[in-house]
Parts: sequence; structure tokens; C-alpha cells
Amino acid sequence: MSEITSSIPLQINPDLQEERDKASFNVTELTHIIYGGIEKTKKRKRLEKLLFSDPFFQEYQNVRAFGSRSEYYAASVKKSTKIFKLRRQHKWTDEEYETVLDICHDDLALTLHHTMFIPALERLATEDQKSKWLTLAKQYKIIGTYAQTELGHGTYLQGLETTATYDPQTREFVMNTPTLSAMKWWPGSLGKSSNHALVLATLIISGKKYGMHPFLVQLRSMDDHKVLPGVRVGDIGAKMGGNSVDNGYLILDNVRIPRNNMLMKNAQVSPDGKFVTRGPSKANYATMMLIRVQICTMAYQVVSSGATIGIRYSAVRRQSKLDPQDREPKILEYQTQQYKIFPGLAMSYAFLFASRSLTRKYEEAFAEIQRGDFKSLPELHCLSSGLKSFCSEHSVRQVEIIRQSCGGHGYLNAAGLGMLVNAAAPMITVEGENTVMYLQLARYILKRFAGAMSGQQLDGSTSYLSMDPATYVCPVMSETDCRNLTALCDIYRYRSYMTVCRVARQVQHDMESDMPQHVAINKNLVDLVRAAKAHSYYIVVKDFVEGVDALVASAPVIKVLRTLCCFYAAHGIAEYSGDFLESEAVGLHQLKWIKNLQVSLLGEIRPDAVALVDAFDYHDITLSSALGCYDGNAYERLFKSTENDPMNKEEVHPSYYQYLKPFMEEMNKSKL
Ligand SMILES: CCCCCCC/C=C/C(=O)SCCNC(=O)CCNC(=O)[C@H](O)C(C)(C)COP(=O)(O)OP(=O)(O)OC[C@H]1O[C@@H](n2cnc3c(N)ncnc32)[C@H](O)[C@@H]1OP(=O)(O)O
Ligand SMILES: Cc1cc2nc3c(=O)[nH]c(=O)nc-3n(C[C@H](O)[C@H](O)[C@H](O)COP(=O)(O)OP(=O)(O)OC[C@H]3O[C@@H](n4cnc5c(N)ncnc54)[C@H](O)[C@@H]3O)c2cc1C
Repeated sequence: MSEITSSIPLQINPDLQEERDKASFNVTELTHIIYGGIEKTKKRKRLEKLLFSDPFFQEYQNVRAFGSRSEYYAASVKKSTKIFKLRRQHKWTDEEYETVLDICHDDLALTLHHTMFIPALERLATEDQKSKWLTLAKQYKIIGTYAQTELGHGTYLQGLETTATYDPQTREFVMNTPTLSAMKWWPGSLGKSSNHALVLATLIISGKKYGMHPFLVQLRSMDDHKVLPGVRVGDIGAKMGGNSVDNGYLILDNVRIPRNNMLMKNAQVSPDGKFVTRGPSKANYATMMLIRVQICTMAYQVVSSGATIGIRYSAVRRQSKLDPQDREPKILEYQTQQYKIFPGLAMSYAFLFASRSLTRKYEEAFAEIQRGDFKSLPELHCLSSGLKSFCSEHSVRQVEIIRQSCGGHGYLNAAGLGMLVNAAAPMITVEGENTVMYLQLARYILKRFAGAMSGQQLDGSTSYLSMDPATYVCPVMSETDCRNLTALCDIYRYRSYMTVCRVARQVQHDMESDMPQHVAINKNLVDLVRAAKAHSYYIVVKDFVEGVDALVASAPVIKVLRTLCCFYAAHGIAEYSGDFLESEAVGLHQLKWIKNLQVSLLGEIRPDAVALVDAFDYHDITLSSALGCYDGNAYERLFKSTENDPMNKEEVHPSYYQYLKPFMEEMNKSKL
């Protein structure tokens, strides 16, 4: 009788245990660094235990894998409401709640209520409005979403067509969707879940347009959730991923709302129809900036989850031969496998430090903005636009490479990688499509560069644009210099400087040749994006180097992080070698040394690879991957995952009786 069963062994796969035994540093110490201290790690563990002791969270995985779209959405609503109830019951702080969302690692149906509706109320409502609606929202007495994007316009906010026309007679706004392209299209939780929406619309008073402003609109009855008169709302359909969320459409047919439903922190309309603004014109864009900052943290979570799955699996999967005399090696032994996966590992730590630094800058600037001081807004807008684009682009690409590195099994849903890629893919589009956001950064950099050329002393992330390029000498003079993190960082800085300088001069030249500004800009868009990418890469490398330099940790932890940082920087130079050579940030000798270093670092990272992903400390339910489980019993878990597959419910599938059987009978009777 066959010994093969789908039971999961109790012990850790010895191949994985062997990896853990040879780690050069203390994994727990690194975990505490990642989560901001021992207390935070403990708190996260307590929250994990609380959540995952409920069997629903296990069952949810099955619905996610095998349920219909509607079942998945329903389970996700259940999950959202469970979490909301737990939040109230345990009086979780915002930070604790964020931790719970990180643990869940999945788009929840009602996610937008917390990620955008509440932050938008906090940023755009007056104190009086907050005491009413923010309180209701925080107590879940209303559920809302952020409805900005329309069928015709997502990027170009000045093109939004939804109107909010003030009627001074009744002191109401008339909310209207005048055309097909004006209908709201995409907002999360809009289709079926929300009873309120923050609708971003063009304000019109006495026939004059006053730009985009936020209006609180009730969509559904608070008694039976039926759609209110004048409102048409629904789900926009299945997507590549994120199907637990009811992204929706919304049509408003001259729906009237009271004057006070316009959120008036940044601009007011008086009862007699006078318009007054306070603060900069882009103050109403504040919520988007917050989410852009958060997307950098999400990118870290995405790539570190992918790296965990890829590295653990590569340590238990054995295939082919290296030494003909030896047994089949772990695929992690192959240099090419390391070359596919370790960039994702290094990127995880790079994005951890970069997102941490960006979040800190955001919090400082936000505190200033709250006090009415907007001076850091342009810098923060551009930094967050660039890093949101850079981190999302690189993490999504890297996780797809990791998925491919897991061979056939990487293609199974049970591997968790396909879902990770598909769920993460929208990071590239949401909160400002990446190219458009890079161009926002490029516009800022060009202005700062022009300032530097005219003798201005620059500060902040672009201060290096005041450098004198004539003083640059590549700081890598020998092969050993390649390990100098400051030297590598200088190379990135100079590459960025030269990329910016080149496109700035080209735009200037084109304009001096009588080209209208918009034509000159469009002629150079590709190079402008290149400049924004080069700047963002420099910032990420700088944040990584400075983050590791500032760490108070044991020597082995510092050593392994310095190795990763060195690999991250060297890998980037090797990958984009054309750009680095073209800008003369490195010469051919230096490039050769750096490429040698890049490859030799693979072997140095190899013994610590499993420990470095263990330090992320993801719970198995969070990872949701048969390949990446902590115990490394990948084959057993893959086989186990087939038990829940509805395809395996009956020995003979109903389609046999319906189609295959009659077909076989017909074929057997046929004389041909
Ligand atoms: C998998 C993760 C899922 C998570 C959940 C995600 C849920 C998703 C939600 C959403 O997607 S909500 C919708 C998000 N939509 C956008 O992000 C729209 C993107 N478009 C824009 O932000 C803007 O239209 C634009 C591209 C920035 C252009 O703005 P505008 O049309 O007003 O342009 P200009 O008049 O040219 O002004 C540019 C001027 O304004 C400055 N600026 C722009 N944005 C900001 C800001 N947020 N803060 C401060 N300043 C800003 C910009 O720097 C320019 O300044 P100057 O050069 O003129 O000085
Ligand atoms: C999963 C998901 C969830 C979302 N959730 C919400 C939500 O909750 N609320 C909400 O309001 N919206 C939401 N959105 C919408 C999202 O914010 C927009 O899709 C996004 O801002 C991009 O805008 P767009 O779709 O108009 O892209 P487009 O602007 O049409 O982009 C198409 C192409 O045109 C290019 N392009 C456009 N303008 C320029 C330019 N000026 N210069 C150079 N190239 C340009 C872009 O680079 C891109 O290649 C969501 C979208 C998705 C996919």
C-alpha cells in the first residue's frame, strides 16, 4: 500500500533547518530592528495570535483560492467586519490597526474606509465637520470611500467632469454626472459596500468653475442599504487581482446635498455663495500623498514576502546535479538562482530603510502643515511621487522574477506568488500612474537644477544638484574600494546629477531653438523619466547606506546588512551599466570590478539567505504559500492544498456525464 499521504510532518524540513543552523547573526535581533523594537514585535505576535486563533482566518484562505468572486467578496466583508469589531472591542490604536492590516496582507472589501475615507476626512474637513463625520466614520456608523477617478479621467484631475453646483437659494450643492465619461469609475468599496462617498468634483458657483473639491454624499439608505434616489452605483467587474474589493462606478443625477457637506478645511463656500481658499491650491491633494508614502511600505512588504517564499523554497527544492558524485543540490546552490532571488532580498532591506525614512519625513512635514506651514509640501510631494513609483515598479518586477524562479510550482495559486504579483500590480497605477508621478518629480528636479545654476543654495533631497561636476573623480580606485558604501552612493549621486544635467540642457536648448515649452518637454519626456528614476535610485541607496550606518546593533547584524547594502548598490550599477558609463560615473575598469563584486557577493549572502528572510517573521497564514511555509514542508503542503479543490470533490466530474461520456460513445460507434 502507498505510503503517500497529505499529512504535514511535525518537524522542520532538515534542509531548511540546516540553513538556520548556519546563520551568522541572531535572527530575533534583526526582527526587532525590522519591527522597531522588542515591544513592537511582541505586540505584533499578540495580535497575530488573537487573529489566527479564529478558524475563520484559515477558512478564508480556501474561499480566496477556490471561491467564486461573490463568495470571495462576501468572505472579505466578513473579515473586514470581524476586524472592525475587534478593533472596537480591544480599542486598538491606529498603529495596532495598521499592524493587523499588515498581518492580514490582503485587500479587504472595506479597506478604503480606513485607508482613504478616514484620512481624507482628517485632512480635508473642518473641526466641526470632523466632530460629526469623523466620529461617525471611526465608530463605523457610516462606511465610506474616496471617489475621485472617473471613466474619462484619473490622472488629469483638472479634467474631472463631475460637478458640484452651488444653489444659494436652498444652500445646497447639486451633484451631477453630466456625461458617460464623468461617471466615477474605480473607487474601492464603492460598488456594494459603502453607504457614503467622498466625491471629488468641480465646484461651480454662479457659472464659474473653482477647481476640484471634496463633497460628502450619502449613497445608500442607512436602514436597508438600498441605493438612494438619483444615485446609480455598482461593481465594475472582475480584475486581474484584488477581487475581494468591489471597485465601483457611480452616477449622480442632480443629487442635492447640504452646503455643509463640502469639506471646507482648505476652501469654503459661504451661505451666500462666496468662495474663499486657505493654504496652497493643492491642499486638497493631501490624501493622495499619504497613500503614496504608504505604497513604499507596501512595496517593502510585497518584495519581502516574495523573497521569503522564493528563498525558503529554493532551500528545500533539489534538482539536477552540480557535483556528479554528490546528491542533487538545493536549487539555492546554483549561482543563477541566487542571481534571480537575492536582488529581491536586498531590495527588501533597501525599501525597508527608504520607506522608513520617507515616512519620517512625511510625519515631520505633516506636523508642519497642520500648523499652517506648507514650505516642505513641494519637496515632499515630489519625493513621495518618485519613491512611490520606484518602489512599486521595482518590487512588482522583482516578485515576478521570483515567481519564475520557483519553476512550475511558482505558477500554482497555492505558491502564493501569482496572487502576490497580481495584488501588487495596481501599486503601479493607483495614486498616480508611475510615469506621471516620475514626471512630477522630474518637473521639480528641473526647477531645482535651474535654481542651482543661478547660484541658489539648495537643501533637501536635491541639494546635490549644486555640486560642481568638475570636481568628481570616481571614488572607486581599486577592487577593494567597491565595498565602500559611501563610494557606491557617490557613484549613484553623480549618475543622477549627470542624467538631470543632460536633460535640463536639452530642454533648455530646445526652448532656445524657439520650440514652445510643451513641445520641448514632450520631446524629452523619456529622458525626464530617466532623470527621475536616477534620482529615486540615488535616494534609495542613500537611505539604505545611512540607515545601516545609523543602526545600533551587534557586529554580525551590521555586517550582514552592509553586505546586502553593498550588493544592492553593486547590482543596480551592473544592471543599468549603460547609464552609469554614459554619465561617466564609472569607467570600464570600475564597472568590471563592480560586476565581479556583484557576483561574488551572491556567495557571501548565500549562507544567511534563509535567516535574512526568517527575520521578516511572516506568519504562515499571512504568507499563504505552500512553498514558503516556515517548516519547509513544501511538497506535503502542495499535496494537502489539493484536498480543498472543488475539482477533486467527486471521483467523476459531472462534465463526464454531460459531455465526455456521450462523446466517447459516439466516437466508439463511429466507423471512421
Ligand atoms: C495595491 C495597493 C492598493 C492601495 C489602495 C489604493 C486605493 C487607490 C486610490 C486611488 O487611486 S485614489 C485616486 C488617485 N489619483 C491620483 O493620484 C491622480 C494623479 N494625478 C494628480 O495627482 C494630478 O493631477 C497631477 C498629475 C499631480 C497634476 O496635477 P494638476 O493637474 O493639478 O497639475 P498642475 O496644475 O500642472 O499642477 C502641478 C503643480 O501642483 C503640484 N502638486 C501636484 N500634486 C501635489 C500634491 N499632492 N501636493 C503638493 N503639490 C502638488 C506640482 O508639484 C506642481 O507644482 P508647480 O510645479 O506648479 O510648482
Ligand atoms: C485597483 C485600483 C484601485 C483604485 N482605487 C481607486 C480609488 O479608491 N479611488 C479613486 O478615485 N481611484 C481609484 N483608482 C484609479 C486610479 O487612481 C487611476 O487609475 C490612476 O490614477 C491612473 O489614472 P488613469 O487610469 O486615468 O490612467 P491614464 O492617465 O489613462 O494612464 C494611461 C497611460 O497614459 C499615460 N499618461 C497619462 N497622462 C500622462 C501625462 N501627463 N504624461 C505622460 N503620460 C501620461 C500614463 O503614463 C499611462 O501610460 C484605482 C485604480 C485601480 C487600478
